[in-house]
Amino acid sequence: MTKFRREHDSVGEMDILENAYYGANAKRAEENFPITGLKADDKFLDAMVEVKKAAAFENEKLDLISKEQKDAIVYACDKILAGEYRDNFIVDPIQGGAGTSYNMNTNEIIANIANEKLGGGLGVYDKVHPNDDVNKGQSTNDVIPTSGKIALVRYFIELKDECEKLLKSFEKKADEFKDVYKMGRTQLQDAVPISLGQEFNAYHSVIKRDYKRIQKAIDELSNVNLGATAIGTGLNADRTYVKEIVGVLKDVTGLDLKQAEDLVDGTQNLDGFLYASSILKTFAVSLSKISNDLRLMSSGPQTGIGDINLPVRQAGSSIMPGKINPVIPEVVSQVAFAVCGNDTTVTMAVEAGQLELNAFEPVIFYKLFESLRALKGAIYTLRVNCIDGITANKELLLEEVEQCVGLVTALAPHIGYEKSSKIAHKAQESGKTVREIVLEEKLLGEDELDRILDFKKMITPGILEEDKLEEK
Ligand SMILES: N[C@@H](CC(=O)O)C(=O)O
Repeated sequence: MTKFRREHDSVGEMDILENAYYGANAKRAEENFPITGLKADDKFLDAMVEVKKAAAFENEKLDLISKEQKDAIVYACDKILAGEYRDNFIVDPIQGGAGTSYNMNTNEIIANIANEKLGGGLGVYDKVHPNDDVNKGQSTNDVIPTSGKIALVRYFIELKDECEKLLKSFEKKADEFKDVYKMGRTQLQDAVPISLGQEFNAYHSVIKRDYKRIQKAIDELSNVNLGATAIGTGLNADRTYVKEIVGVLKDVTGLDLKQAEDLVDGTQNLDGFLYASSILKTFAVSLSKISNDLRLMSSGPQTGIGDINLPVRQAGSSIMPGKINPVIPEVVSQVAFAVCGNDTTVTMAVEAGQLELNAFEPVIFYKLFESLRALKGAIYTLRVNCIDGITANKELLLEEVEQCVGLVTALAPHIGYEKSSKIAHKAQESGKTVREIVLEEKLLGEDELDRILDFKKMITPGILEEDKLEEK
């Protein structure tokens, strides 16, 4: 038979599972928020526990808790950080109350582990109290934003590392394809020549900017408001504690954290989260544009564009034998759509702050963690299962570019737009190449035409100008 213990909180009495390490506040929150069916993010849990550990160190240093209490709290924190007691975190990630239930749940678990360590019973809290001791000098309103930022910084660091690998892959492909000439297309119509290497180099360039922006998000999120307590005035926290706590947290987390210059601002304004979200959205959109290109360029294989081949990853169809689909770019685009949707949620939540607090941090964290996890997975699979294995249809591309009427654009500076247009029409009507028509009509000599239609020169900015200077 399931056994319960009777516990109380400021609202009344509650039955709690006899062996549970959470308490009445967490239990009430579990009942109040049956939303996602999920539990707190592990990185976020770690961060909350690290905040509690840092606070215990500082509170003991200032003689605000005893050494015995500090040791027991630190013991409890280390156990949780090592992966124990995790199933006692029972509150849904989307919750009302500005994260108070997360904070209470954490305080209760730590207090129960600490009490037990000191020879006490579960739910008694006589040796270490969840609010008086574990939460000493803190409020949900500084603990939760600080913990969210720590978790986000760690997610962003992971994303940055994965992004660096993606950059190397694009760099390699740009080099591998530097002599693969093809027609560039604008508005889905033939334009002028380019190399496939230049296209991959452009992918590298945009992702490099995203990479730099990820570092900016890390810098922004490293400003935390711990020490602010309820509204940024530091009420109920020792003055020295307020000054020193972020330094201690820095040591506990190993992260380069800074205390917000204005703790009142740091408690009510969540623009830093929106900034980080918009950086993720920008990154996601860059990735989706690249994915669109990959799907278009690999379309076919027989009746599509067919510039490149994506690696075969899985059977494409349950009904059409042999069909292969561009599943990796497809998944990356879907991640991008989800990240854009999450950014809208974050935008609305950040906008909804009122006076001294914004109560909507739980959904902000939930969405940002989801975006960060999905983006990391997306760029991993994009690199390993797609980019690294792309091959080019070099001969076909060369044939196409040689035949393409679009080459006529390179003649315009030499014979003028009008004559060039006529050549274009003739080429389209007759099926002859631009080169053939120019020679037939003796508009340019063969040597000059060779020089003008040299693909290497056509794709290198500035080279035509140098030619003109040489001519003079
Ligand atoms: N979030 C709470 C404060 C706290 O839990 O510390 C409030 O402002 O109502």
